[in-house]
Amino acid sequence: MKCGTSALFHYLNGTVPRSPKAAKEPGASWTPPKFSNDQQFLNGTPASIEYCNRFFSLPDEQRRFHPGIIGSIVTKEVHFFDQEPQQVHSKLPQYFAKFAGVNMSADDPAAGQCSYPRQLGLSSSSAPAMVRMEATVMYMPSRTAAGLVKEILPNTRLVALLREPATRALSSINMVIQRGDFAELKTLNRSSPEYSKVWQWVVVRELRQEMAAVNACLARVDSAAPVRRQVDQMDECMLAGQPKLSERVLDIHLGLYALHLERWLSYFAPEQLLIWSTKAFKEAPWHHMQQLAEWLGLDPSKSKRRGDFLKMHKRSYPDASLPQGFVQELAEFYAPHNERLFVLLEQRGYAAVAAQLRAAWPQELAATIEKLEQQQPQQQEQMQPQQQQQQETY
Ligand SMILES: Nc1ncnc2c1ncn2[C@@H]1O[C@H](COP(=O)(O)OS(=O)(=O)O)[C@@H](OP(=O)(O)O)[C@H]1O
Repeated sequence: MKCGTSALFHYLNGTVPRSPKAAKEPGASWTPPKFSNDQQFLNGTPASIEYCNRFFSLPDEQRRFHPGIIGSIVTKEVHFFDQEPQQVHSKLPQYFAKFAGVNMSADDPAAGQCSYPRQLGLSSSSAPAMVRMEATVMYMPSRTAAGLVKEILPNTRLVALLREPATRALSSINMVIQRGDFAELKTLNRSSPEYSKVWQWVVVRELRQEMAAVNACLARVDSAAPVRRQVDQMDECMLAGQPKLSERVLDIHLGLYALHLERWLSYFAPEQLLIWSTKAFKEAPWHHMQQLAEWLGLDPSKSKRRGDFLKMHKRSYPDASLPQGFVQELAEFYAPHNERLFVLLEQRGYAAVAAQLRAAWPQELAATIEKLEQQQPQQQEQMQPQQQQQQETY
């Protein structure tokens, strides 16, 4: 969720992202990529490119971080528990079939009967024999996913990677812009000054609108109600009668981590939910990966340290393009929700993570301000809310 989840998934799985289109093609299968210098997500030095080329010539089980962990063979984001909740029970066999080594005519994965350890050449006596994984970001804010996962896979293990939410929101809207969702930017050259200016207008306009929508719903939540009820009330308001949350609130809404985790923690014990700070993970990936193997009950000595943990989906931003004070405006919006998150984590046995986040997020925020905000006030470029409204028709 713009927190490095792709990098984590693909590091564990020994794969690289495929486009959703490629994944849907009949008979699609993963082929080892050949890396070159323009492979942007590798952030690549010649050494890392050479390393990747050698790494991807290894057999599959040697590429994965641990022989006991394997990802969905279709894509990292399966979207099974969030999109059509009413069909989850009837489509369960199709879901399980998205994981390597599951033979749906012989296996009953939900009941723990699986032939895949044998199929994959693993000992079925190692416990657990195989951890299957997927990383669908939208499960986190989904109204239905937590309850359905609890019902169908009660022993599941969950990992949440949390990035400073204002920085995450900017990463999210930047991705949407680069995807081509905003007509006003489509025809502009990304390196032109005009692009930076319009990028700024779009980002400020969209995120302010989203903050207003979220605030309007938060104001309707009964703060005296039990937590699960509050979360449901917030959802009802955000969904506004639609089956899915509008993409145009998600940049902001996803960063309300307390709200989302309150729901997940109302279904799952903290022992089933591992929470990491993106920054801490980035600084000590190997330590985190070993923690993950142990937490999953896997033999950590079988995990492979394979050089640097590479960033994926790193996106460019126009330099110094946000008006002064805008990142702070986002940070102020998130401040009470962050505080609610820290208290929740402290109460539910995650005090060390809460302390890590309290220390890391101001640093992440400062780095974002330094990277994205204009350092000198430029009166004519800065948008006041009134000017912004005029720009809505841009
Ligand atoms: N290892 C690691 N550590 C810290 N940060 C990382 C890491 N890998 C990726 N990134 C940054 O995360 C952003 C992409 O997140 P995701 O991969 O979760 O999202 S997505 O798959 O692109 O939707 C994207 O952020 P932005 O560049 O700010 O957009 C990546 O640069």
